[in-house]
Amino acid sequence: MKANLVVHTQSHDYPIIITSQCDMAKEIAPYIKGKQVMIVTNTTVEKLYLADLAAGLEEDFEVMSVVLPDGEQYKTQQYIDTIYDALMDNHCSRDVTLVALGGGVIGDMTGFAAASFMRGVNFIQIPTTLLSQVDSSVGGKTGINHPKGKNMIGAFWQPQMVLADMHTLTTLPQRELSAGMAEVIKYALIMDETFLDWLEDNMAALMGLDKVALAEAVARCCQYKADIVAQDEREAGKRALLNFGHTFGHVIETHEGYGQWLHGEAVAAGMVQAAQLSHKMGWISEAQLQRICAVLISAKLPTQPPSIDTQIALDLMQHDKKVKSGQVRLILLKSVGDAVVTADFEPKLLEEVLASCVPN
Ligand SMILES: NC(=O)c1ccc[n+]([C@@H]2O[C@H](COP(=O)([O-])OP(=O)(O)OC[C@H]3O[C@@H](n4cnc5c(N)ncnc54)[C@H](O)[C@@H]3O)[C@@H](O)[C@H]2O)c1
Ligand SMILES: O=C(O)C(=O)C[C@@H](O)[C@H](O)[C@H](O)COP(=O)(O)O
Ligand SMILES: [Zn+2]
Repeated sequence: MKANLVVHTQSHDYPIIITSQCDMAKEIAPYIKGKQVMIVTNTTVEKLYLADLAAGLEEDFEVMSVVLPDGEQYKTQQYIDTIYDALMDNHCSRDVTLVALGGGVIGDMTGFAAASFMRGVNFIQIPTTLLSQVDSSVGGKTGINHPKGKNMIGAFWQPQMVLADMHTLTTLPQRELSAGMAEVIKYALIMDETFLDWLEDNMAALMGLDKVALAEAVARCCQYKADIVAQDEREAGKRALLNFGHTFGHVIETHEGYGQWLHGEAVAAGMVQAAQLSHKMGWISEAQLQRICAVLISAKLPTQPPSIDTQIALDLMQHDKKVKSGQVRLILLKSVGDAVVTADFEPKLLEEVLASCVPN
């Protein structure tokens, strides 16, 4: 099985190759322009996939690697500097290609290093988690966290190609698979109720790592994202829909300490909070709210945020990148599959949602 999609952007178009199992080096080699390749990975993924990839590229390229510590807490400027140091120490020039081998943390950091080193060099995404295959490797959002806010420093910088190999998901811990499923469910909730029907029917196969079902889910999600990115690469409008659940979710990640709640877990609980507010506004029904919780539970995801003081949550929300003229803008659901970006909600209703979480 091999599927190709294309992402159309202002800078260039690029393919997403989805395979059930492949020789990674062979797939990415045609997209490497110069002779130098710097693979960026972490201590976990290094042990699983680095040696084969590097060996496969060595005949044709000068291959170097930099291995970062594993975790969201290392998505910081300090470790971007580690990537710059490796590039400088190895005398990399402007035609170096960076290869992100790992999940969304490695993808976001490698992309940001590529966007900024020598004012911009090529990079390739090899996402190895479900979350990174369905979301973070596509669309060119790159960056790092600030102690007071998620992904606060970064750049839009598109990869030359994305290679999603379903085989890499066979080594993924179940908690990480679930975290990725949160972003999968997100697409259904914002874009397509029939995809939610499909997910409900196929959740057991997906959670059981059925490669055919996973490839279908990855392809559908990448197509939804590619369509949005082609229309609105820099989030001037419609792209903000992809942030459904994230204003709430980023509050959880920042407040609890990066890495305590996985991004997907925080987004899951955040999507329930956004759905609760949508329900309070008279949009989605109680039955739809329950359906959303049920599909998240079937993917072993949390539906309750941790206990956070309402004022602290509101203050953290002010750092959200969608805030305009001091007004928080949220993605809410008119119904399942129909999302809107709005600042037009009663502040009291938002406070009720934030205050209603059950303490741990
Ligand atoms: N740029 C975007 O558009 C975008 C979209 C969504 C999320 N993100 C970002 O992505 C990050 C989350 O990504 P993630 O969920 O992939 O987390 P992650 O990168 O931390 O990876 C999750 C864990 O799985 C391990 N791992 C990776 N591949 C593996 C494999 N094949 N087998 C076994 N273990 C493996 C990693 O070492 C890590 O411990 C967050 O920082 C989030 O902000 C960015
Ligand atoms: O690609 C996008 O656009 C998204 O919003 C995808 C999100 O899943 C992702 O977590 C993104 O990094 C959040 O963006 P941010 O701009 O709120 O940091
Ligand atoms: Zn996300």
